[in-house]
Amino acid sequence: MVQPNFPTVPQRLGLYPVVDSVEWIERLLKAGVKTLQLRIKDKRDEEVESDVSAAIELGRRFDARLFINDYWQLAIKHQAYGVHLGQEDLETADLNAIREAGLRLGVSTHDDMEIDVALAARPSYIALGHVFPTQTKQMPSAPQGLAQLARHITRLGDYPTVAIGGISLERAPAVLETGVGSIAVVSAITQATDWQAATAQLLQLAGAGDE
Ligand SMILES: Cc1ncc(COP(=O)(O)OP(=O)(O)O)c(N)n1
Ligand SMILES: Cc1nc(C(=O)O)sc1CCOP(=O)(O)O
Ligand SMILES: [Mg+2]
Repeated sequence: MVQPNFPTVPQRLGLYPVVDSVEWIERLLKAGVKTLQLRIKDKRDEEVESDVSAAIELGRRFDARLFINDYWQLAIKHQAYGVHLGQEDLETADLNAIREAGLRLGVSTHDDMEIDVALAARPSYIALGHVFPTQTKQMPSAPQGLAQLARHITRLGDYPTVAIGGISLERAPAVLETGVGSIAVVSAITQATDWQAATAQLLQLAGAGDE
């Protein structure tokens, strides 16, 4: 079985909120979240650098696993715990530079072929999406559903995995039953009427990740 060729992450990353501001990062760290991602879209590096570095500093202060989406050069510069990249990003990002800087790497996948591509890069974890319909991001593919997710988890064996896409509090138990090590969520927390209660309940279900 293929092993990561990047610094490893715990096999179970637990609850993994994906948020778009330093304010959310701080709130979630204070709520006990240990794996999280700063996902700011479509801005220039100069526009996001102060937020990226502030989020990384907070992650360090709370001893958390903070991934930066897309902005891998800033993540290296400010020594993030890790970077999350999509399939297209794999074509342009300098993976050797990310590895040599000691950052973990997560890669998005949406079908078997994308899993082949991700495995060739041997990242720290593989994200599997989108499990259910999502309002958060326009997806070119159809939702994979639980059966397909379970098939991917079986294929990937011990490889650290993250499920994403349309995961609500109600759906989380069935997703976790597939054996996936982590559930990444956006709207289940950021659009919740009571985000603190939602976070506490999701943490109860998924855990904060292994040490
Ligand atoms: C945990 C996790 N999984 C998947 C994604 C999606 O990443 P990507 O394909 O790069 O798309 P954008 O998030 O950049 O729109 C993610 N961010 N996190
Ligand atoms: C950012 C993102 N990436 C996805 C993928 O499948 O790669 S799904 C997604 C959005 C997830 O948001 P929500 O939890 O609100 O559905
Ligand atoms: Mg991306």
